[in-house]
Amino acid sequence: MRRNALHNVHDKSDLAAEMVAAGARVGDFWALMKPRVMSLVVFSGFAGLYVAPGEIHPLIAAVAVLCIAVAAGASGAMNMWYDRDIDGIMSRTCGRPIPKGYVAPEQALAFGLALSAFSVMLMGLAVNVAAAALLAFTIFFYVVVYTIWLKRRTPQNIVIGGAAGAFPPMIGWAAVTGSIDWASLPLFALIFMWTPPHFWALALWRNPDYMRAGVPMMPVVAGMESTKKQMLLYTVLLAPVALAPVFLGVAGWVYGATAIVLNAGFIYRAWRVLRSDDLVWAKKMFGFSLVYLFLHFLVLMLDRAPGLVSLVRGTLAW
Ligand code: HEM
Ligand SMILES: CC(C)=CCC/C(C)=C/CC/C(C)=C/COP(=O)(O)OP(=O)(O)O
Repeated sequence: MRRNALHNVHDKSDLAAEMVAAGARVGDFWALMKPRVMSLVVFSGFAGLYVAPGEIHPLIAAVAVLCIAVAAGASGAMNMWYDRDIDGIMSRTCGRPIPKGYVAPEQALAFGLALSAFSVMLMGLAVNVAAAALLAFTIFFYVVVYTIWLKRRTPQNIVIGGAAGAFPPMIGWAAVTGSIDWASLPLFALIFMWTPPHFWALALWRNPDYMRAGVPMMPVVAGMESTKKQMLLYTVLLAPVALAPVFLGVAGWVYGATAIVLNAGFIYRAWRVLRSDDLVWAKKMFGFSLVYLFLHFLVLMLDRAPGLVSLVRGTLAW
């Protein structure tokens, strides 16, 4: 469709055709960066930065967040480079730029490597070495450990690989403190425990895709019933993890009350997923997982006005 449009324009004006082509290419490279996933990754990274103790100039904070965004996009592009064969088989992913032939695999790889180098170097030079090191490790974990090593080998792929998605709040935190702090572990743990129910909810209704592509996701290997039970288990275990920031003094009662409501909602949906054969509950669970994580980090920040005070103090001290 898009290529036809392009062709028509080409007949009328070469310049217009080139502009459309350039726009299409920017759009293709943007799609390689998995922008919607990136938005929540960046938000969680910003939350880590916001609640961390200490001061950071808003400009440096913005650079740190930009680096997290670019690195997340870069690793998404490299994930799509490596997975181009299975992406072409699955209905959810066959419209991506590489299987469609809009971007050559080696272009996607070069794009991912270049953006990775850029984001890590900028983080190291403008923010600090600890944040840069953790950023580099996160890219490595997503691309090499999850995508290349685990994804096609074990149904525990996302349980272990989920660590990659859990690092961004620690990176944001490190951007402020200059060190990789134990105090930021509760934020890591929240995403780490959230990932299995988040992903398996999607995998339940996308099971035919994963079967066709031969990817050993949990529903493919262990079956729907076992996956649903494991989702409920992770969701129940997630609740105390989500409340840990309150007990550790990182968050206050507003966060605590919100976490109780959100976790009750998440457990309720996991229960409905288990008790129903209708995959609509898995879809609801997946949608709720996104709201769940977004609201946890949003309320964590709202509950921590001192973070705002630090930002202002940082500005004045600059
Ligand atoms: C290894 C861990 C993870 C796996 C395997 C995973 C898997 C997935 C998959 C397969 C999708 C569907 C994407 C699509 O259709 O394009 C998805 C969607 C999504 N994921 Fe995850 N995810 C993981 C971690 C995360 C993390 C850490 C975040 C953010 C903090 C996140 C945020 C999102 C968002 C926002 C969407 C919705 C995207 C859309 O609307 O298309 N995911 N996830
Ligand atoms: C800062 C930084 C580097 C952050 C990285 C964050 C991160 C690891 C997010 C995980 C995102 C994700 C969609 C994983 C699924 O890959 P998949 O291959 O299973 O999904 P797909 O089939 O949609 O490609």
